[in-house]
Amino acid sequence: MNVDIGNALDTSPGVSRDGLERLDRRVERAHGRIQEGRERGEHGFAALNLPERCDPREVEDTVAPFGDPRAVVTVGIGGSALGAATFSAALESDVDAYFLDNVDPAHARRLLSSLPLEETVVNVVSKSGTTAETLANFLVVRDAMQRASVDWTDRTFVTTGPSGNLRELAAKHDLPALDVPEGVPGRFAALSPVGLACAAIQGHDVEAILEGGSAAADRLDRAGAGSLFETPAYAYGAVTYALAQRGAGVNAVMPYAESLETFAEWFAQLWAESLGKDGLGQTPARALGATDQHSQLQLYRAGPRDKLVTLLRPTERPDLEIPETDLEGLSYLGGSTLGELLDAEFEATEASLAAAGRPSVRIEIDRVDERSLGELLYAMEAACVLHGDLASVDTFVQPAVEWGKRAARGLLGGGEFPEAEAVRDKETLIVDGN
Ligand SMILES: O=P(O)(O)OC[C@H]1O[C@](O)(CO)[C@@H](O)[C@@H]1O
Repeated sequence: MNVDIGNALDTSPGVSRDGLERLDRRVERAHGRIQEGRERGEHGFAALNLPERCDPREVEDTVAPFGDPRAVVTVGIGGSALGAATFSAALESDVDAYFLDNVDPAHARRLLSSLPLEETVVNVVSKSGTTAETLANFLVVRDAMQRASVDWTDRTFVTTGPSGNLRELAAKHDLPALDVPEGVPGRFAALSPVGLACAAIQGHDVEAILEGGSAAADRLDRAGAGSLFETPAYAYGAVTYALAQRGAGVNAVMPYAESLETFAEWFAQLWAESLGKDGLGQTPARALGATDQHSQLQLYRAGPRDKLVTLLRPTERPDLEIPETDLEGLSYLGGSTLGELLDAEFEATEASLAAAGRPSVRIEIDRVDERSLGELLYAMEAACVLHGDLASVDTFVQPAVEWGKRAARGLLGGGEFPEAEAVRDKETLIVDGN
């Protein structure tokens, strides 16, 4: 994996070479704190030790009894779904993977009525074991299995923390259970059983994913690693921070591969939930190359100067020939490939942003496979940790999400919560369309 920050220099917003040199001294100090936090296994930093801590055998052995199912449905939300969804969307498998990571009745009904429940494995994931959406969806899935006379205890396993409803359920029904590693926030847990169990059921090479993570971790352990000019993850973390300081409040993440679209969703949680604190943060926007050149690029090039664009592509990809044609004006396409066209679009978009003085950062991975994904996700996590350190925010907590949870629980009669009262008492100014 490599990161090119050249197109963030001297743009507007932008950072100068001198500015980066000065920032690099702070990166070195931050690196010291990160390595110390890793050594001590401190909360959050422990996530950067997962490639060496997570045992792929344990994950594979836990799911092996489920054999070769036709489908796996992951019931989890946020960090408990997005890592697994990223691997599933990027890698091909004969086992279909579905994600119940929302409580939309129409979607859940459609999914459950289409699933071959007797050949489906249920992967329930929740670090806290108390998340309402996940537990509600689990109860709905279990009910569907019982109605179909399918023994859900034969088809269900959980990944959760040391205590909570899910841990108790697993103990009560003797369900296979994997642990959410201690000290690892959900959004940093893709390289743990949280993200890897579904991948293992789909037959992906979990060890290769962790090897990719190790390769990126090794970059942090090398001599001189504490420099943004040496470590790709730090180049990305430092430049996104520097640009945020200079007005780039939006980071539009634009993978040039359909298989990486879900990666942009995973990144959005990582970036938003980690850095969005104390009035600070950089809003992740999900885009897709080349598709969103035809919807978003106008804004990125000519709208407010409040964005950077992160362009991501694999440098190797299976390809498809564009047939020769005598159609007027199209002959230039004939004989090329879709991949060549996509790469031309990538480079043209990057250059078009530069021509408009708009910053972009290029991230390239070798190909979309297990190892490169492991490396990419780890590097983005390390970049986020550095960005958070430079911004002096607590990267590993997300207190702002709790208000809404209490309000929802109160509205459903799950206890007395002032937040629920606030919802009931909120002011309205309804413009009635009827
Ligand atoms: O894994 P859990 O505890 O169910 O939480 C799911 C998600 O909800 C959050 O806590 C936010 O509400 C995320 O940080 C987390 O990834």
